[in-house]
Amino acid sequence: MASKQSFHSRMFFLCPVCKKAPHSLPGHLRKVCMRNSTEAEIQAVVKEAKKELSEFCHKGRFWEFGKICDILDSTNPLARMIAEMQSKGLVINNLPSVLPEPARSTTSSVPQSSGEGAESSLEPPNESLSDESSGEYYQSTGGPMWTSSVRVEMVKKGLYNKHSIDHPLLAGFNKYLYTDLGYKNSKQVVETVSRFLHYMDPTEPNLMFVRRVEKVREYFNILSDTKLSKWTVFNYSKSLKRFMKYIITSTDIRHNNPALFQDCESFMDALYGIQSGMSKEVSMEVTAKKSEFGCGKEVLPKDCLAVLEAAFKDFQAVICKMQGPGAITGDCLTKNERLLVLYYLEAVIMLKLVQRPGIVTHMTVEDWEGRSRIENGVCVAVKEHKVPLSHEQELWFDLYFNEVRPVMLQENRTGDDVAVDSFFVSSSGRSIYNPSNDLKRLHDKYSLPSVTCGDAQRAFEAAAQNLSEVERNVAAERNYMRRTSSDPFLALSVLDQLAGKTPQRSSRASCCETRVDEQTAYKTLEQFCPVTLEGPPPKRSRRTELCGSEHERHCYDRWRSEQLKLREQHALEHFTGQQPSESKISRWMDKQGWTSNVPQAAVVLKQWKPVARLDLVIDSSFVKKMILSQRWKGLTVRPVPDKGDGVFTKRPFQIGEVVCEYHGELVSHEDGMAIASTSSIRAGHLFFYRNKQHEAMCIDAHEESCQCHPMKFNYGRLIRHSSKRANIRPRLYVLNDRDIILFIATKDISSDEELLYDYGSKRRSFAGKGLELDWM
Ligand SMILES: C[S@@+](CC[C@H](N)C(=O)[O-])C[C@H]1O[C@@H](n2cnc3c(N)ncnc32)[C@H](O)[C@@H]1O
Repeated sequence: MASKQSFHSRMFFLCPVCKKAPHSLPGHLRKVCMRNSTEAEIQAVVKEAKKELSEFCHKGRFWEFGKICDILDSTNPLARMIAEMQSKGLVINNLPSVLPEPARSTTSSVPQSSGEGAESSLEPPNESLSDESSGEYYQSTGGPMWTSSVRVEMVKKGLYNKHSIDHPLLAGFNKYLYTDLGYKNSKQVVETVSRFLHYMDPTEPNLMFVRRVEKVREYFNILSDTKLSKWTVFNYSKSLKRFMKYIITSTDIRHNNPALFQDCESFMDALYGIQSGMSKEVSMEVTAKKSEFGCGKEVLPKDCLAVLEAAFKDFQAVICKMQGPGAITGDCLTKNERLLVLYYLEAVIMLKLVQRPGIVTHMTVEDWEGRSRIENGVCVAVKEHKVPLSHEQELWFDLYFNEVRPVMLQENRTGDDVAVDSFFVSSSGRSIYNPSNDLKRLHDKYSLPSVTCGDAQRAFEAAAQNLSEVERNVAAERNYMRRTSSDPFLALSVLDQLAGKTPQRSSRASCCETRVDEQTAYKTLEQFCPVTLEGPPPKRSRRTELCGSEHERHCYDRWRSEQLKLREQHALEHFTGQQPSESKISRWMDKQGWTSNVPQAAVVLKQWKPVARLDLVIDSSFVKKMILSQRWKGLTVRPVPDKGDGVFTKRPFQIGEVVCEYHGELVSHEDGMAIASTSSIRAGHLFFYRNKQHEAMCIDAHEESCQCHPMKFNYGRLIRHSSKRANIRPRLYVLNDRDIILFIATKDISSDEELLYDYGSKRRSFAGKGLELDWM
């Protein structure tokens, strides 16, 4: 009987590693799932499991009816339901590694969008893949390998949890990937981002991480230390980059929150820095893997161009047919001739210009028509990437566009997924999902060993090792980092050189060095010597080596100014919630141990803003300190004629700033009512509210000063009511399991203004129902 009772009263925490609920989690972890771990690591996991169970008990049993309907209406309800249940903390046993295919809708296989804010399906439509596309945008490894040892590590390091992918931020991202960009594996990318966001803020997905670059670095450092492959970690960073692109280009953030928008843009730069740190390790790993499995072939740049050379005669013959007197139109070509033109041009992009397949899939008619004339040819801007084409190549592309493409589009007999906006169109008039397949077909046609886009990139990267660092960076920037090159032809000439087209290396090199502009020089410096909070700037010799002597000074100044910004940002992150004084900022600066490039306290103060997200207020160490010490600044008490005392400001407060706390002794609602009934004066100093568990509670501040801070003045208890002129409002937070009512400025408040808040029309928040508050 006793054991039965203890069974019922026992808390069955979930083991995050094996997903079982053992009788004793610590014992289980020690003996089974984490037997090689330290006690501290085990305790950390137990703590997390307790938190998770409490969260589950609190929220896991509630489901929105609307959400269930959305899930059931989605293209793949089973996968969506599983994802949702898992995000709520439920465990699905015997989950097959491949889910059964969803039954196809008889009405439509196209994801429906039902107006603003509607979620698109989180699953790709279950279309059978034609041989023209596999739908993969990038070379996916099929997601991280969640072996049990990797999972243990991920759990230990707090990297395992994720937010629900139905959160609007993530659902919007998924819609962007899946619907706008056509990524078939959008869900995997979204889940990766969801894990990242959870690490940055377990409470809910948000964008505050863009202001916490150091924490982001920490995340990637910790991730790199796990058993995940470098390639997987790099893919995580790519997913994050896609997420940032979505935020920057496809949300209203630019208008709704310009400051955050700017921070997002700056964050992109930091992310490039983080990625560049990884890319070397990734390519080393890939090379190592190739030789490890004995399947590696060393591909040289000339091998990449072999297929273009082999196909050139045939290709040129088709091109000739469409030109000059007696030229034929595209519809008079054979299907194979049209395909040859298409495949050849795709190969030009991927193997000659060493661009990723994404350029082929994303290049639009608008991009083509908006191409700009530059010296030696034209430049097509595909998003932020510049694709340089010689005059001859432009002619080929133009013939394809005017003669071949329209015939391809007509081949789409069903009218489904017509690729009207895409520049490259498959033979059945649809978007091209996987240009790598086309590349393979071209190689097969000419009986050549297949060279992939990745092979080409690695081949050029390996060949680039013999170039000067400046040239190498120009080529890398153009090809591996996918960033806008200031001089696309310069990059191309470096690639030509790598492919053995331009043997006079030295003259070419010096030409490169003199033509690299300031921006490129700085980006190079930043890639190799990322701006950090602590470190000194790169030494002059290193700067000269990376940026050239003419740019080293400019790059030095810019590096320092970026570091200064980073430090200012760091300081601002520290002083969230309530505005610090200049001397306080100075003192904090002194403690950082920065000997040079130290931000001025006055400049930081000028930039100070309350945190954009109110729920983060309580995370601010500064606010925590104020709550503990009750040393609220900038306030005074004065009598208001005929109304008793009121609280006035001695300095301006900004909207969103924490002003002070309604501080007192926490008592039950019943006790509060009892105190209120003893005197109306006492009733005036009680704050009734509902806690996070929806229980009615009361803060009793009828004593002038509290027991915990007998010498401190309690401003909160003296703030008067006004519904019309209220300039602050109370908000409930929880700090160390204690309810805290903070007053937050709801507008900018000038100095010498009275603080007022709305006690609440139902008077619940002030003195309970039914009390006579005739002045209200
Ligand atoms: C929190 S105290 C405010 C400080 C109060 N004036 C004092 O001197 O102690 C709340 C009490 O102040 C009075 N009070 C609050 N707001 C008021 C207002 N707008 N006009 C007049 N009296 C007000 C009511 O008596 C109420 O019970």
